[in-house]
Amino acid sequence: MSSRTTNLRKCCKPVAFSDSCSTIPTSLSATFDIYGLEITDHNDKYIRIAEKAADVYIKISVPGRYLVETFPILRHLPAWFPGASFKRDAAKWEPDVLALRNAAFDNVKREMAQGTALPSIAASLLENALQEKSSAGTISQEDMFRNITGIAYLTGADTTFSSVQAFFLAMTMHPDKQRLAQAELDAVVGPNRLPAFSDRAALPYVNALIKECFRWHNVVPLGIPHETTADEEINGWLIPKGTVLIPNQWAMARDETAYPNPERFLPERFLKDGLLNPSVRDPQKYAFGFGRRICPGRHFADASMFIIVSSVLHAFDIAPSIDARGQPVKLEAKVTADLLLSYPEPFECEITPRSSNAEALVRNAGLDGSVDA
Ligand code: HEM
Repeated sequence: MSSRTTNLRKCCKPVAFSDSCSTIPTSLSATFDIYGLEITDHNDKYIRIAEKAADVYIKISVPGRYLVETFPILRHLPAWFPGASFKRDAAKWEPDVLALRNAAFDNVKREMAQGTALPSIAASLLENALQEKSSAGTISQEDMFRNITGIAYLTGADTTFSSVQAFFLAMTMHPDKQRLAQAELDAVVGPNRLPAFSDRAALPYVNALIKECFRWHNVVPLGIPHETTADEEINGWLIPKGTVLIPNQWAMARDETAYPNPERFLPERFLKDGLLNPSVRDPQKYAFGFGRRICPGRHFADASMFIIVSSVLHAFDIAPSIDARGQPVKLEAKVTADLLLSYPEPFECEITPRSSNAEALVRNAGLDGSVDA
């Protein structure tokens, strides 16, 4: 939900739709939204709050920024002491982080009291707690819900959005792959409804396309550094306890022995005889990190990608925009050089409903708040 989200929003030019293209992924994913926020404007107060908190996150995620990471004893220094800038920075940034944790959550509580809350994870957590009547509504439980939803919002929105951007870029560049996925969706889902999670097992090509999106565009190319807690020996090399390891996830995704022609977008590499081939290295094994700090939102991210990718392809055609000479604009797969998260560079595409029936399906989607399990 940072400024990155505006790239696609500004650049897409939906032809038959009068709405901004940003409403497409948002409305389709509304049922599993964290706060049930309907964001229509980049100046939205919740976007600004998320951007400020994301800036803090990016600043503190640079390994070695503070000496206290190497010498934890320094945490006992008073804030005014030289070398204790981590304490001064923490105090300076605390309001931004607390705003992220509290503002949207307070809004959910307010809307629940008024009976106007949209379906969301925050609302479900609160509702379930109230129904269970266990320790429902206690301060500590509510604190936990605020922490869960706040961290999910901070870590899950930009990462998932980067993958969704990569999907739109891949579809703009590879109409043939798009058509194959649409043919599969037409056969399995049919014209009278949008795809549901229960369709997933019957959609091998769509699943392969999602895996290829995760591989082709690495959201966290150098992963998150980890420190070994014991001596390790790998292929005859000793990795002593306390070594900081930087997992080169980008290289894992570009490994020619696992993925011939790694620069090409080829969902077929994950298929054999029309089914997913389990012997091909699954990008989900590295795209979400490693060990006990592996991304806890990976199943959520994968499910989000499935429902967004399948719904968008079922209802829309994605095509290059047309230049002044009436020719389709040629795109290149370029990504930003950010240290932590990588995004496709801004690009233009045109998104049009595949039919008036498809448009009606989207316009009516989820109006009753229904979710397919
Ligand atoms: C395409 C989407 C996503 C990608 C590529 C991604 C990737 C990652 C990676 C590489 C890590 C670092 C793991 C490590 O330390 O080795 C991570 C951590 C994390 N992710 Fe995700 N993530 C995504 C979506 C999400 C979502 C949707 C959520 C929450 C709903 C989430 C929550 C988290 C949290 C809380 C951490 C920190 C875990 C810890 O430090 O213990 N992520 N993610």
